[in-house]
Amino acid sequence: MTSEDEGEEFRLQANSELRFEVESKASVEIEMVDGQAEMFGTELAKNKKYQYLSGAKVAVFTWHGCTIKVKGKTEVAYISKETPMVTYVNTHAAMEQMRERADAENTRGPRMLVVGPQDVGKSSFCRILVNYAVRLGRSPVLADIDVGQGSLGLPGTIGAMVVERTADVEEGFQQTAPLIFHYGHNNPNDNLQLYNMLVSRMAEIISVRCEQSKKVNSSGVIINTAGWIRGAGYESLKQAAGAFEVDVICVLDQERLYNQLKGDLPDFVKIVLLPKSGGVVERSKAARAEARDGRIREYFYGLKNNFFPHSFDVKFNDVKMFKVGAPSLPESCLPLGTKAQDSQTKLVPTLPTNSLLHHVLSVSAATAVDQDIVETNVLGFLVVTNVDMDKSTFTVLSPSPRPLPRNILLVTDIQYMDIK
Ligand SMILES: Nc1ncnc2c1ncn2[C@@H]1O[C@H](COP(=O)(O)OP(=O)(O)OP(=O)(O)O)[C@@H](O)[C@H]1O
Repeated sequence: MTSEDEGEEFRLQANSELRFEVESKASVEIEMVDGQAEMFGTELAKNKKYQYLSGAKVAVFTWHGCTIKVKGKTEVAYISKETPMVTYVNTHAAMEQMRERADAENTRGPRMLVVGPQDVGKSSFCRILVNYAVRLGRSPVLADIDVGQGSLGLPGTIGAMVVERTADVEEGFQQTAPLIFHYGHNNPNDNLQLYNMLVSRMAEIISVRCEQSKKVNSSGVIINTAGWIRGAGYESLKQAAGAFEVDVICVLDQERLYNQLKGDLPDFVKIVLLPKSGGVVERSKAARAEARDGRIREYFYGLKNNFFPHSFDVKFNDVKMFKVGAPSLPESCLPLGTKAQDSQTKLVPTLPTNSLLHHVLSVSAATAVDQDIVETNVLGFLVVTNVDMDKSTFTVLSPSPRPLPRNILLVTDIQYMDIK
């Protein structure tokens, strides 16, 4: 543990990593006072102070050696010489070769799916690869189909964006106009048919985006997935690999999954098994729920409380509210010609009631109800903080002032209590 006032200096040799966790309700400041270092692929600036808040788990890696000053309460802070960074940079180099070939032949760059169990560092690995690509002047697409965390939108969504700048050392990738789809649950299994449909839709839109820009096309796509790898989870990974027409699948830390994919996927898909970093911290169910809450809070308030959300009333009559997916009925009760599956992706009009309280709502980009709302992207999110049935209004927390940008709202299962 470090003393808060003086701080502690860590001298790192080449190819080593400083790992630390910030104590609950504390913050930690780091400064690179000498040498060169990077955090998940983003270079640290010398003598710049970076701040990390409660619960953050961080790794500062150096290829050439550095000195890092750490101030504040860390739960653990240690230097490790055992890291998989050489393997990761080799993966990046192989992708870069594929990009060069794509440039020369005017074809598509590499499309990589990153898979593995929970807590093996999939998101961190994707961030490293995307950062390394951007540092070479590339503009790759980062897609996240993990509805449990929703790192590009909110939990309950899948998202993608073209990355033009390396991730901010403290706050991650800057999100300018990400493409976000509403799914509504934090587990793909809750509505697998809808989940697979949205993944395919996103892959289609990314392909169109790639066709519009030679640079994005040759830079390729990196897709982060959920740690759900058995049964239906495994099937949905294969489905995603097909939808994105991936060339490479990186399996982090699971030989069984690696062998299974090798047996099941066509030969032109290269499957690579990579080690996980010993620094990746396992998260309990409670910690995951907390991370989900933290992500929603960050959307409205910013990581450092630097956003100021608005609160206002919305009349029931001014919006059209829907849920995606109806409870399935036995086939014998369905009209002739309909399949039970169809109900899973059906848009169901919903009347506002008290049960909306604390639910996250997605604001659809659709402008009319006759559009394909289920497969239309969303513009942003609201949280219902009060429902007044007498006045037929509900109060929302919104990132922007009234009026709402659109009036078609989609209800999610995800709840957030706005306690300041
Ligand atoms: N080398 C490392 N040293 C210390 N902490 C790390 C390291 N790599 C990753 N972490 C931390 O470990 C946590 C889990 O990592 P990450 O989110 O990348 O895993 P994941 O496999 O994507 O998780 P999930 O199962 O939720 O998809 C994160 O808080 C991340 O910051």
